[in-house]
Amino acid sequence: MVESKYTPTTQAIISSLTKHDPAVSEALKNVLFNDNPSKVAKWHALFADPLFYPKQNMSLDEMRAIAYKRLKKVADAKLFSIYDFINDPKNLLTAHEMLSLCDGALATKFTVQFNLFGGTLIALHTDRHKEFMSKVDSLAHMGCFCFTELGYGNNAVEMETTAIYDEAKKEFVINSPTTLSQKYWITNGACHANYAIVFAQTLVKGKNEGVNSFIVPIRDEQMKPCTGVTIEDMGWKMGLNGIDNGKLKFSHVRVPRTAMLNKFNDVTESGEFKSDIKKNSQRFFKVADRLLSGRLCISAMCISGTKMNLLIAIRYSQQRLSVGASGLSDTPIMAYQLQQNALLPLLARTIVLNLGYNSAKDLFANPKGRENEVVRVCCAVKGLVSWNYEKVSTVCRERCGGGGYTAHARIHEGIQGSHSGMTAEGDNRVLMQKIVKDILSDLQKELHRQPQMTRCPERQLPKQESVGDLESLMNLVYYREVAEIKSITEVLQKKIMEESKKFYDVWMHEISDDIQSLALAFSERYALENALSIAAKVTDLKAKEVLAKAIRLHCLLLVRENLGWYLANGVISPKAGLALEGEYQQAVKDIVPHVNDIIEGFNIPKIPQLAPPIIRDYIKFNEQSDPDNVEAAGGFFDFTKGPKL
Ligand SMILES: Cc1cc2nc3c(=O)[nH]c(=O)nc-3n(C[C@H](O)[C@H](O)[C@H](O)COP(=O)(O)OP(=O)(O)OC[C@H]3O[C@@H](n4cnc5c(N)ncnc54)[C@H](O)[C@@H]3O)c2cc1C
Repeated sequence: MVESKYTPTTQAIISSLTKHDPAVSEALKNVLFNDNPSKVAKWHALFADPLFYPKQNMSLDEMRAIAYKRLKKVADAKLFSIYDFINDPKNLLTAHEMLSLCDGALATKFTVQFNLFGGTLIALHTDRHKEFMSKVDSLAHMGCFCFTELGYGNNAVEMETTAIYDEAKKEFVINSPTTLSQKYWITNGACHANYAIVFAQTLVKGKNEGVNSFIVPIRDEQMKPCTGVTIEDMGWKMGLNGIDNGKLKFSHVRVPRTAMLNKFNDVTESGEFKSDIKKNSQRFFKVADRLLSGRLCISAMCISGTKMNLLIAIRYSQQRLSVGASGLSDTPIMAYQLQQNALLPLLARTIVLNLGYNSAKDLFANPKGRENEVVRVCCAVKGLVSWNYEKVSTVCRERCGGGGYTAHARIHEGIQGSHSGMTAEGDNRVLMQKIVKDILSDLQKELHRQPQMTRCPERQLPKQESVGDLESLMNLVYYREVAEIKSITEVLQKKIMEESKKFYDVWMHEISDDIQSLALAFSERYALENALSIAAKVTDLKAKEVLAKAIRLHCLLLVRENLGWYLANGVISPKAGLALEGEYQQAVKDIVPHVNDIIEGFNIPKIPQLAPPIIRDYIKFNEQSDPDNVEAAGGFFDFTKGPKL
C-alpha cells in the first residue's frame, strides 16, 4: 500500500475541496440570479466573441476604443433597450450584472448611456422628445450626463451652471460661468458622446426655478465640439481607464425651448414657468431621479465583480501548492485554515448581500405600496455591496500572493471598480446619512417598519450561554437597528429640544458616527431579512442547507465584528461572547465542502478566454511570454480532480 504524503486531516480537507454536487449549483443559480434564467445564455453567447476577451498592455486610446467597440457590440445585440424601463425594469440591472463580468469600463459606459442618459429621457420626456429617444439604443445618439461640477459633487443641488430662458428667441442659454461650474468627471464626454443631458439652474424672468435638465448637442457630425462647448480630456485615472471622462464647459450655448425635459416642469413660449412641484429642492429630486436606479446599477456591477473575484481567488487557491506536512510544496493553499478564514466568511457574506440586492431588484421593478422604502433600500444596498466588493477584492488579491498582483489575474479590476462604485453618484457615507434622514422622517409618520425580533434583548438573549444558533444571531443583528434608533432619537431630542442646538450642528458635528452606525445597522438588517425570506422559499433541500450555513456564517461574522458593542450593551453574556469564537471557526469549516456548489452557482460564463490564466493552466501560460496570449493558458482548472502534483 502506498502511504499518503498528507496527514489524515489534510487529506480529508483536500478531498472535501474537490466535492461538487451539480444539482445544488443549479438550484443556487436560480436563487442567486433574480430574473428570467433564459437571459443568461444570451449574454454568455455574446461574450464568446473574442472582442470581449481581456487585453493588457493597451494605451489610453486603445482602452477607450475597445470599450466603445464592446459597447456598440452590446447595443447591436439588442439585449437591452431603454424602453425596458417601462416593459422589463429588471433587465436594466441584469444587463449591468452581466457586463461587469467582462469589463468595468464597458459597464460604466453602458450605465451612463442607458441608465443616466437614456433613463433620464425615459423618466422626463414628453412627446416632443420621442424621436430623439428612438436613437439612443443604437448609440446613434451617444450620450453623457452632465450633473457633477468641479465645485459641486455631493452638493450638486447648488450647481452653478445656468439655463436662462430668452423669451425673444424662445431658447435657453446654457452657461457655466466659473471654473468651479465646469461639468466634471463626465463619462463618455472625452471621446464618444455627441449629446449631453445638462443639469442647470433654470432662470425664467429672472427667477431661479431650480435645477432642470436639457438635451444639448456637444459634438457635430465630425465629432468636433459644437460652438460654445469646450471639452477637455481628464486623462489617466487610478483605474477603469477605458472610461473617457471629460470636463465640459458651456459658454452661452443656445438650445431651443423644447430641449428642456419637461415631464414635470415646463416653460411656455411666452416664458411662464409651470410646475406642480412647489419647492426647488423637490424639483431637484424629481429631475435627478436616475441617480436612484444608478445606485442599483452600481450594486449590480459590484455584486457580479465580487463573485468573479471570489471565483478567481478560490479556484487559484485550489490549485496553487505550498508547504505540506513533509515540507514539500504539495498542498493547495485552499486547505489552509488561514485561507479558508479569509475567503469563506466573505463568500457567505456575498451570498447574503446578493439576496438583499435581489430584493431591491424586485422593489425597483415593482415599488407599489412600498414607495417610501425605495430611497433607503437603494442607498443601503449600494453601500453594503460596493464596500464588500472593495474588501473582497483586497483580500482576494492578498490571499493569491503575486498570482493576484498581475494585471491578467483581473482581481485589481475589483479594487478600482469598487472605488469607482463607492464614489460615483454620491459617496456611500453621504448615502448613509440619507438612510437615517429617511428613517427619522418615517418614524415621525409611523411608517418605518422595525425588524421583527423573536427573542427579548433584555430578558432572553443576555441569559443565553450561546448565541450561535441562527435565530439568536438574527435577533442580535436586528436588535442593533432597534437600539441605534432608540439612541439616536433620544440624543436628537436632548440636543435639539432640550439644549436648543441647531439641527445642522448636531447632525454634522456631534453624531456623525451614530448616524453611520444606524444606517449600517438598517442596511445589514435589510440584507439579512431578505436573505432569510428568500432562503425560506427554496425547495431544493440541499441548496437550502447550503444557504442556511452561509447565512449563519455571515451572521457570526457580523456579531463577531461587533462583539464589543454587544458585550458593552449587555446583550450577550461574557460566556456566550467567549463561545462565539469557536462557533465561528466551526462555521467556516462547515462551508468548505460546499464551496464548489456555491462558486458554480454563481453561473459565471464558462468561456476560458474570459478567465485569468491563474484559474486555468497557469504553468502552461508561463511557458510563453505574451500576457495577452490568453489561448496559452488552455481550459479551466478541473477542481473536481484537484491540483496537478
Ligand atoms: C469613474 C467615475 C465616473 C463618473 N461619471 C460621472 C458622470 O458621467 N456624470 C456626472 O455627473 N458625474 C460623474 N462622476 C462624478 C461622481 O458622481 C462624483 O464624484 C460624486 O458625486 C462625488 O462628488 P465629488 O467627487 O465631488 O465628492 P465631494 O462632494 O467633494 O465629496 C468628497 C468627500 O467629502 C465627503 N462629503 C461630502 N459631502 C458630505 C456631507 N454632506 N456629509 C459628510 N461628508 C461629506 C464625502 O465623504 C466625500 O467622499 C463620476 C465619478 C467617477 C469616479
